[in-house]
Amino acid sequence: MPLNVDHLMNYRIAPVRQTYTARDSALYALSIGIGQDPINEPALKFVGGSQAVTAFPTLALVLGQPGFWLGHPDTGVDAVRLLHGEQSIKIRAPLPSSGTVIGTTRVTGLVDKGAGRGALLYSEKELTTPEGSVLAITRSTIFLRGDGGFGHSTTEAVPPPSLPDRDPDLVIAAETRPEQALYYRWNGDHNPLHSNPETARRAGYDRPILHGLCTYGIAARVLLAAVYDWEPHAMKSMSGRFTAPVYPGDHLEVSIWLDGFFRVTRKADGKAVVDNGTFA
Ligand SMILES: CCCCCCC[C@@H](O)CC(=O)SCCNC(=O)CCNC(=O)[C@H](O)C(C)(C)COP(=O)(O)OP(=O)(O)OC[C@H]1O[C@@H](n2cnc3c(N)ncnc32)[C@H](O)[C@@H]1OP(=O)(O)O
Repeated sequence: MPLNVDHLMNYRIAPVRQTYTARDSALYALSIGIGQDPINEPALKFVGGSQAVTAFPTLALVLGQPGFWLGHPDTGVDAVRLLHGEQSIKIRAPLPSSGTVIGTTRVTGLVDKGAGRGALLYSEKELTTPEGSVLAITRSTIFLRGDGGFGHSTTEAVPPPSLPDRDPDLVIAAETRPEQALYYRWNGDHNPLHSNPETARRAGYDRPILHGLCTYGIAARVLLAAVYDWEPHAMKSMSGRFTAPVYPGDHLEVSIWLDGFFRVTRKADGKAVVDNGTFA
């Protein structure tokens, strides 16, 4: 059945009130590889290694999340074939390492790429304190591979920013671990694509693939170390497009242009897995 555009555009995603602890903050930091590099003193603050836990700046991506709501049958979406396409985050205020937040997510647009080509679903989450102060705005694009051809886009596709036409200033290696998706999912994204071999096969992969937001967090970790000397409040925004699946265990490289751009490639085949990345 073709997607029902009005139904999806008005889909009610209940606001999520979440009380989180320093343990949740440390789990997020561990799940994006803090501690994987040779023990690095300034990074230990994100896991409470020798002091109180400090929230890693992109933690806002996983707080107040509505879970895998597109997996609900009444969305009409082919949930097995959807992929995370793009992500941005704008940090408005430092996140404490524990507290209560409210995430309010809404669908902001749908783009039909045509039958057999897929569709894009844009959504936005506003993360606030219970009193209403905005902590972060996060925007996602979901690539709905199985749902093109409904014939009615509500908006135009937004082209991603171009990377500079010169060699990067830095290229930094970053590994993923074979079990990375199995613990990343405990941040709240239980999409079986990342843990269930049968779902992965039905989606077209020979084994589970890594969460896009895990690769994104790994890139954020590399940027925070290389550009911001681990200063948690220095990075204010980040965006990127997921251009190829990452398999847990893949070795990655993050190319950085110091005027605010990055790309993540897989070492084995040189393929870009996060492209058109920006940070500030
Ligand atoms: C906070 C919210 C959380 C939500 C979480 C969602 C649940 C999660 O658990 C799911 C995941 O984490 S999935 C894992 C992460 N994502 C991926 O691995 C996707 C990797 N990307 C791909 O495989 C391909 O780019 C693919 C398949 C996406 C596209 O490849 P192709 O079909 O070959 O595309 P291509 O021919 O290159 O381009 C066709 C048109 O599509 C546009 N486009 C391409 N990649 C895009 C992308 N990633 N996002 C948005 N648009 C994209 C191209 O610009 C092109 O557009 P046009 O037709 O206008 O020229």
